[in-house]
Amino acid sequence: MSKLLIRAMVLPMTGPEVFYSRGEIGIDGDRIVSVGEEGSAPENFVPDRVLNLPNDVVMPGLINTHTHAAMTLLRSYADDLPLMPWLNEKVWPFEDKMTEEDIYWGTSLALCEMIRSGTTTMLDMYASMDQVAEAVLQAGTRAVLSRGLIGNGPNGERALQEGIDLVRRYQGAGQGRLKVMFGPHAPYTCSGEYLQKVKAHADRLGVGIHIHVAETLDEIKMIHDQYGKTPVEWLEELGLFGGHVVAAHCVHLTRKDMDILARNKVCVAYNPESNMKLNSGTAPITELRAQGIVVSLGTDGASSNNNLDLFGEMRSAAFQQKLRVNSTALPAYEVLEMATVNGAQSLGLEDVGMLAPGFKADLITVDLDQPHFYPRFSIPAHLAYVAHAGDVRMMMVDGKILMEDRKILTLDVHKVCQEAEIRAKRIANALNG
Ligand SMILES: CSC[C@H]1O[C@@H](n2cnc3c(O)ncnc32)[C@H](O)[C@@H]1O
Ligand SMILES: [Zn+2]
Repeated sequence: MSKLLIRAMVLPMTGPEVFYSRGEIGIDGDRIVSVGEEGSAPENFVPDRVLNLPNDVVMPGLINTHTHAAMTLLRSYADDLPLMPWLNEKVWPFEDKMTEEDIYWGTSLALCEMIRSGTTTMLDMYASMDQVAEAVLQAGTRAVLSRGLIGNGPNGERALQEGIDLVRRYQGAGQGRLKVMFGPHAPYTCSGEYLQKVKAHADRLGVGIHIHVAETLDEIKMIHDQYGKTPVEWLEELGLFGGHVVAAHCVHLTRKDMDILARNKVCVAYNPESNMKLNSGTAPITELRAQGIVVSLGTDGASSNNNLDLFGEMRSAAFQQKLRVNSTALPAYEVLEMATVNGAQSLGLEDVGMLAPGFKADLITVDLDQPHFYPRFSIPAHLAYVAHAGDVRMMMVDGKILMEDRKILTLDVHKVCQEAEIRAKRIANALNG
């Protein structure tokens, strides 16, 4: 096991006051052994390699808690529509033509983009999740994988069985880098009976649930017309919330819904850019946080965003809440927490999301020696409001360097881009002639 010492500015995300302007991090194998000012590593720590990056800031890798990675193949294919026509007229016909291999390459493209933009962990929901798992294992990142489940007829049963098999095959795979959850798509695509069946399997296998909730006013109306309740009330009545749940979106909530989410410790994945682009609405994030609900960040898929850059998402999240509430809402450090510490908590990952001794070495360095980072009044504000994907210089997951000097070491980026281009165009041509 190799030992590495990184000398840089350090933002460990262990508290708003903690920042080392001349800091260092000691890494032994897959774990962090020391974090502090230069010279703070234990005397008996003899590194095999020292990385001197005095103009970079080291911080925890970013955590994307709601995405559909393979949807990179639909990037800029289906724009300028609201959710339901977007899904029914464009996305689902395209996805019906995607093969397992397409999903592998679409996910690999997403992973290239994620590595370049500092995302070390994702929570994904899609089909053919074995392919997604293999792409993640190859890329070297961390992921929580959920088989997307649409609960209509035999397809729903088949998908559920795939979800069960996914747990058996991949829970803990890649030395613990992979974790599995179930992904019932939404209360409007799954019957109550089906959702209860999924929940029973999740409980039996000891895994969580990842679901879209209260995303649009159309959804609120559909669920009200069918069940006479809000989506959150309906899911609580079904018993879906009595365990580990990540609810994506939660845009349209009543006060009672927020109480239900808080009481059941449901974690909320906030997706501001997707919600803006699909004109879904603005989630009440400051109210949710005031209730003690863990709120993390997601990009959603690349078709409703149209990128997977969590730096951009932090900026949009903070600015959207400032516009909705007032300019003091969601300050820089809090939005950084949403993309790191809260992301880890929401995915049940106890030893990532911060830089501290004993934690996994999942980290990135951001190159601050660029015009847009001067003057350096506030490093947290620079990271939350200024930084973007291309500023990430280095990434490490589980102590292994996946990108160095902006070069991805685990994937052939050129090949991935070519495959994605050919496969996406094949499907679009088949649909549109
Ligand atoms: C059954 S796999 C997941 C499924 O979800 C679709 N999807 C992508 N983005 C959204 C969104 O914002 N709301 C609802 N559904 C979404 C994706 O296309 C897959 O079919
Ligand atoms: Zn989604």
